[in-house]
Amino acid sequence: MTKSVFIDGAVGTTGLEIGERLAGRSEFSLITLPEDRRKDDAARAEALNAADFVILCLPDDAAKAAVAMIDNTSTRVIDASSAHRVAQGWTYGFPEVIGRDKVSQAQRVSNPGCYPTGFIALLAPLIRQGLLPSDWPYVCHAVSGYSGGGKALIGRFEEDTDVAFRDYGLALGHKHVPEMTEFAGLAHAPVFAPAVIPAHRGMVVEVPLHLGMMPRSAPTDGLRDCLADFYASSPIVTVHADTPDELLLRRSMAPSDKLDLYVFGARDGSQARLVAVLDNLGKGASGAAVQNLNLMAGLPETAGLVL
Ligand SMILES: NC(=O)C1=CN([C@@H]2O[C@H](COP(=O)(O)OP(=O)(O)OC[C@H]3O[C@@H](n4cnc5c(N)ncnc54)[C@H](OP(=O)(O)O)[C@@H]3O)[C@@H](O)[C@H]2O)C=CC1
Ligand SMILES: CC(=O)N[C@@H](CCC(=O)OP(=O)(O)O)C(=O)O
Repeated sequence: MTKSVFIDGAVGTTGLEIGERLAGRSEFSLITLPEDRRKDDAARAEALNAADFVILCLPDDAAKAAVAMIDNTSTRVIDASSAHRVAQGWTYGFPEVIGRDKVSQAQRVSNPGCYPTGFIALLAPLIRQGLLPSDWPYVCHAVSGYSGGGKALIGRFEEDTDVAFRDYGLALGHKHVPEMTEFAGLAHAPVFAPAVIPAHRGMVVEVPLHLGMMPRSAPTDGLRDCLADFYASSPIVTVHADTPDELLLRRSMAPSDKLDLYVFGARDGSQARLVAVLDNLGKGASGAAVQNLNLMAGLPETAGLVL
């Protein structure tokens, strides 16, 4: 039976890409609001309560307000914002790490942040298997395309084309740190150093490791093998056996819902670099939302994804 879906924030950066992935899918019918009513609370409340599935593509405050408008017990929610990532009663929508069954059965699913998707994908399996310590002071460097900041950051980068690199999050305490800590299974919050480059989409998330200084760790081949085993059944996550000399993000990157993981290591085993490459708007946002929607609707998880 066709399920109805309401994307609240449908004309924003994430909402538009979810709409593209759902276009032409006969399993779903979209509830849409006209431009002059898309921020009208009465119209939104009606759509939020009429839909089988709601996907929130809104700023955090608006996402919280939208959830409060749902007054029935049947509407199921996927929230792309960071409002509910570590909240009670919400399932973290990272099926490969949390479990497909948990996502399939959940009433309230919070999509992971784009950076945490790379960070957690790299660390959670290794820490669970005891190949890396949970109580290590981890660091995460990352660069993102400017669409990661939604319409506001897209506007800024398109207006000021002279910006070559934007370091930010310099006050520390980025909003992604709580979910990175919790779902990677860390005892301490990582130092998170994000940056933006003048490309529309795409991101590289990196965890450098002083393996030789850790109380316990595995050789880099062991880390790679563990990740390869963990994601062996995933049609979305690829653990690369090769170690290329460079990883490039291109301004012309096409939408992708894939997540590519690499493990690089020093010959003497003293240091390693774990690297995730993804599309912030793909597995980092819209692709993940559609994957979660598929699972919640009992459909193949990759239906409609760009792989
Ligand atoms: N961009 C990305 O790569 C990622 C984004 N996210 C998260 O997804 C959410 C959406 O982000 P993104 O699409 O980038 O943001 P955008 O700013 O591009 O889009 C947000 C949309 O929400 C609309 N909106 C704001 N307030 C309301 C309201 N009260 N009622 C109805 N609509 C409203 C905006 O309207 P208007 O058009 O008028 O401004 C806009 O269309 C955010 O929480 C973001 O943090 C998560 C992962 C990655
Ligand atoms: C480049 C850029 O600005 N990125 C955003 C994160 C994008 C994302 O993952 O969205 P959530 O806010 O829903 O977590 C930031 O750092 O705030």
